[in-house]
Amino acid sequence: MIFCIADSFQTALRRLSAQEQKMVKETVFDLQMNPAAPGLQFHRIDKSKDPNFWSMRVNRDIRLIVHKTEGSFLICYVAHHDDAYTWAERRRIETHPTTGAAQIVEVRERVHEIVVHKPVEVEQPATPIRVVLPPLFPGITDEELLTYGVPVDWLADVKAATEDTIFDLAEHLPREAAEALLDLATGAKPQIPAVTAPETVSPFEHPDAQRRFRVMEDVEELKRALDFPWDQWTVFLHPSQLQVVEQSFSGPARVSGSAGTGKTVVALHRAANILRQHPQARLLLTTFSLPLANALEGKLRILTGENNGIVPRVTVLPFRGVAHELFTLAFGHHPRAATEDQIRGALRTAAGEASLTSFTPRFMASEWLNVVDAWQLDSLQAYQDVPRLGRKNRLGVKQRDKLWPVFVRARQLIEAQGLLTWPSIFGKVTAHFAGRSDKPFTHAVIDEAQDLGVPELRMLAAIAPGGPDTLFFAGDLGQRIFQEPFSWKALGVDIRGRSRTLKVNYRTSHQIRQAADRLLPKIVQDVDGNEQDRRGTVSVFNGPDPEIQIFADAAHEIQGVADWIKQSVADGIVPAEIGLFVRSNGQLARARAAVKAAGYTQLELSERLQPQGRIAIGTMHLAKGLEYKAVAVMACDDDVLPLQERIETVADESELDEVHDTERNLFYVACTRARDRLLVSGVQPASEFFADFSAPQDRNRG
Ligand SMILES: Nc1ncnc2c1ncn2[C@@H]1O[C@H](COP(=O)(O)OP(=O)(O)OP(=O)(O)O)[C@@H](O)[C@H]1O
Repeated sequence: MIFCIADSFQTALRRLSAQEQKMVKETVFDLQMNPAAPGLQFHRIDKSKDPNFWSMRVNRDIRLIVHKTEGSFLICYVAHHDDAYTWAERRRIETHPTTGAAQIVEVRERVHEIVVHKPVEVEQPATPIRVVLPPLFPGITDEELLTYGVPVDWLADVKAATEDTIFDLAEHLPREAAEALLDLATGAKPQIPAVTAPETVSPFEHPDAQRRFRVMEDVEELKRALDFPWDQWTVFLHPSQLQVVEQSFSGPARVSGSAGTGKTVVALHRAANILRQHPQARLLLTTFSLPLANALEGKLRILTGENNGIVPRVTVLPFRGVAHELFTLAFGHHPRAATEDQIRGALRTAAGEASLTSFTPRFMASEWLNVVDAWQLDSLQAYQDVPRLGRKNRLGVKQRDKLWPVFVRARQLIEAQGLLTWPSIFGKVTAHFAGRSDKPFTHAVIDEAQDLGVPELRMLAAIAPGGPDTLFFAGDLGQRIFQEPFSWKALGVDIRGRSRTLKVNYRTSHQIRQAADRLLPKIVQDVDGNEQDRRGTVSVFNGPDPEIQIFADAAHEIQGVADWIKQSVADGIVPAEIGLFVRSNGQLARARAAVKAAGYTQLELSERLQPQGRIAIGTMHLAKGLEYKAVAVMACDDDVLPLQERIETVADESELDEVHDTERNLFYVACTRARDRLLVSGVQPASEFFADFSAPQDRNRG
């Protein structure tokens, strides 16, 4: 007898009050212990088309809907009495005749009308004109639709679907069918999950069924599913996610995908799987910043539970935290890291001593940061030979001859103060562990991998052994905001052939994702030729179109954003679910003023803290990895985004491209933090990126 919970049950559970949830949990635990226990009261749902639906009493008002057959027991739904009955009367659980996956199917004749989502109409024409839209899928056959998992009852509706009805229709269909239709609507070819030996796979084991039914193996697993109904990602994975989680790779591997496709979720499940399968594993889970590392740690605890010996075998730290800890372990004292100001000061002094005036301080700093220090160059020859991939600017042999002594001197000045730069801290850890067979970790799982620099990647390759499944990266090339591109392969981390892309966006509505995707090229390639294709990405839910507002001046914008905050709260969004982002510290005052004008107080994000509980404000860099129900990306004026200061100081054309790319990526990161509601605003003349955001374009800048 299999005992499963359905995603529809978890979603319904979180709508109940805490007290009601508690009672539901007790009932479900009793059921799992013994579904045939005498005290449990079941009533068949007579009006349901499916004779196996039963209701079960939780208290006077709350009913659990279960689906019982000889071999299975499914907890499907929970709600107040009438709502629970209506849900069950309108559904059937069946095995799809073509795909073989178990599905919860809405009974077509009971869905009296499919409400068509209408965008807000600004102006009503005097005589309304009814535009009859053509069907979206002319010529598609029933056979093809069935291969995507469209239930037989719904074939006719799908064939009649138009651009206006498709989103609402999709909400009535099983997810695999909905995603396939949205793919088809955007011209992409739906991917059908590969099932090995389909005849031996039970309907509940089918990858498409596992996204909505999960067998609960033990009480611990059930407890976690009931304790964290908001965290459906812990229980139900998309087939493409599940595949990457379970696949064995012969070397370093990477999962990519646009923002919100569940890369972090995959990284967490993979980490948990490794720890379960290898009782001796010592795993490093690492990411860009401390708040993100803290968030990963919290999520890993939810996923694995506290008491099974897994947590002590994991180290969760930001990239620099790993280097700091391993440096201390290797050398017996803490490293002292030089600040940016100290480094710039050393470069200035060294250039002054050498009377070198032909390079701007900004150029020298960038050359130091991205080339000399990043690659830990230790000789003029190494400087002459280093690949200058990120910096397409040519720097002649003579210029390097002149610059090199300045860099050598700058390093001496830094070290004379007992300081090390971060790349040298990474470098020393790398050198210490590179040749050893005993590594501090057996496996490393790395999130936000698009922002790994040369020193970080080298260290990661040195602190875990090579071989199958030891290094796993998650990242989105379109969200690279800190590092210049470089070849991973040249550093011995070759992921070619082991790169997978996720396509289903769980975070962001169709409307916001579509607009944000227009900011980026559809296909991006890294230096080693690994491609990330954003085409064919679909979202799992619908929402209002993002708003663009351009104001005459900052005062009007502040008032406009304040009104937007008030409206969001009036619409039921709690302040803690609202985030405001600006390009840099210089515009934070505008965000603060907007929150104040709306009558709230804000919490400010920082590099060490992601406080929660009130409206959050921060720079776009700090938006990385976060999500809110409603987001305003404000103060996007023409000279702010892309940031004029950066543009003015570029050394050449290629650096200008790099600035434009990373500024665009930043805007993309900020916009994709929004789940349901997004406002982007600025003062006239507004950011040039607004044009791409609002106008559909078939652009491929790859
Ligand atoms: N299988 C799933 N079921 C339910 N929710 C999911 C699933 N996978 C991901 N999510 C949710 O989607 C959101 C985005 O997931 P996640 O943060 O892993 O995406 P990401 O690709 O790492 O995003 P980003 O690139 O913006 O950091 C989260 O709220 C996560 O809980």
